Amino acid sequence: MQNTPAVPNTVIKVTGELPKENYDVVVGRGLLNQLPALLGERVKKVLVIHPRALRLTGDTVRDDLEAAGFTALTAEIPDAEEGKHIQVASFCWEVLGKNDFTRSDAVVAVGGGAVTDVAGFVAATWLRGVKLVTMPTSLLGMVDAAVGGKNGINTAEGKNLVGTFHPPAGVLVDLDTLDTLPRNELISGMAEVIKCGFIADPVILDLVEANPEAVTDPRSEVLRELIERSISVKAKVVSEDLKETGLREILNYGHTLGHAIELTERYSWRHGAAVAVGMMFAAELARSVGRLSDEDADRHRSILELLGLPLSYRRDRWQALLDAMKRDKKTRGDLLRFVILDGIGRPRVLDVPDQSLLFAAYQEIASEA
Ligand SMILES: NC(=O)c1ccc[n+]([C@@H]2O[C@H](COP(=O)([O-])OP(=O)(O)OC[C@H]3O[C@@H](n4cnc5c(N)ncnc54)[C@H](O)[C@@H]3O)[C@@H](O)[C@H]2O)c1
Ligand SMILES: O=C(O)C(=O)C[C@@H](O)[C@H](O)[C@H](O)COP(=O)(O)O
Ligand SMILES: [Zn+2]
Repeated sequence: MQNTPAVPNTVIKVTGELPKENYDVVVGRGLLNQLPALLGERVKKVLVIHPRALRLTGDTVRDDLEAAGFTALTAEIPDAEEGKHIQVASFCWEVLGKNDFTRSDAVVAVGGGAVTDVAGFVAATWLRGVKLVTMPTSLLGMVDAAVGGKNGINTAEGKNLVGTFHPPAGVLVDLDTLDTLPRNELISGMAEVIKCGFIADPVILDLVEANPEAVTDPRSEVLRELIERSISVKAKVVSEDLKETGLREILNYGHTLGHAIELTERYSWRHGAAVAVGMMFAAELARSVGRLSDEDADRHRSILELLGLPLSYRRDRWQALLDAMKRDKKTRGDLLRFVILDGIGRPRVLDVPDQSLLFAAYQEIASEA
């Protein structure tokens, strides 16, 4: 019998001005054995932060690190958005403190975007910054959250209102972990993939439209290509603008309204689902100011619908959404700012001083309660 040749790993580079801003995103299968080398010889202790739902995976990572000679501990945190809380960060700081973690030790984040966000924040703030390696286990974490160094926690006033930029030393995207990811989470991750298609890589949109079934099959080659293309979009943007002084804002396509929906729904909506509605809104806004053609605006509806992502949100929640959007990080003073498209692959930021424009665009996507 012939052996099937192993598919080689793909390495996508993120670069920056400082040495610590240069790192690799490795995409492949069975990557755990790469972790010790990535941490390097100076690191003695490692805290593996993982959600409750991934206890076994967290323990495996810890055991492997122990076997490789590190002192490794786990910190199990609440699942999903509940983990992005100051009390969770505080719990992790306590574990680091009680175990005498120094500046030459490290944090490894194993989980979805919620975990990489809070663990990234912990790594950025402990002793003002220790080494971080991210090991995303959700599609959304792989294509977006684990790459780029943005981290954050939520406050009562809104999503991601506290956080820093702290690039990881490396990202290990082990595609095997997708085998256990629930389908609705895979579809949520697809919203960020689609976002990358709209803002920078139209081939992504073509691939999704041509292979609607394959994109939610964790073992498909199409999904792997979509993952690599999306990471490449993100890597290129953050390599040019780590701290979001300009270009990086395009990664926020669909997020101004999306984050407001998440807050209004008390985080019962998946991030990608909320971003999908946010992209529908951004497309209507762009259409209404004469920037986006009907064809490109309508493509938002057709492609998101193909994946079963939501396209609308409650009409009666407009005021709550507007209040939440005022706290978006792109807002300057009283001026709300939205990422819109001039065409597919041509994002720009639109200043919207006139709230009636927003209201009118919202009417196009609003549903009855
Ligand atoms: N920092 C960034 O650049 C950035 C980018 C995009 C999104 N985000 C943030 O990421 C979060 C969303 O990430 P997410 O969609 O991964 O959600 P998540 O982290 O909440 O994970 C979704 C669910 O899937 C579970 N899960 C994860 N991997 C699994 C696996 N392999 N098998 C079984 N279950 C698994 C999790 O435990 C959780 O219940 C949001 O908080 C969002 O704000 C951050
Ligand atoms: O990496 C970025 O920059 C992004 O905007 C990616 C988004 O997908 C992500 O959800 C991010 O967390 C949003 O950041 P925020 O600054 O709007 O909170
Ligand atoms: Zn996002």
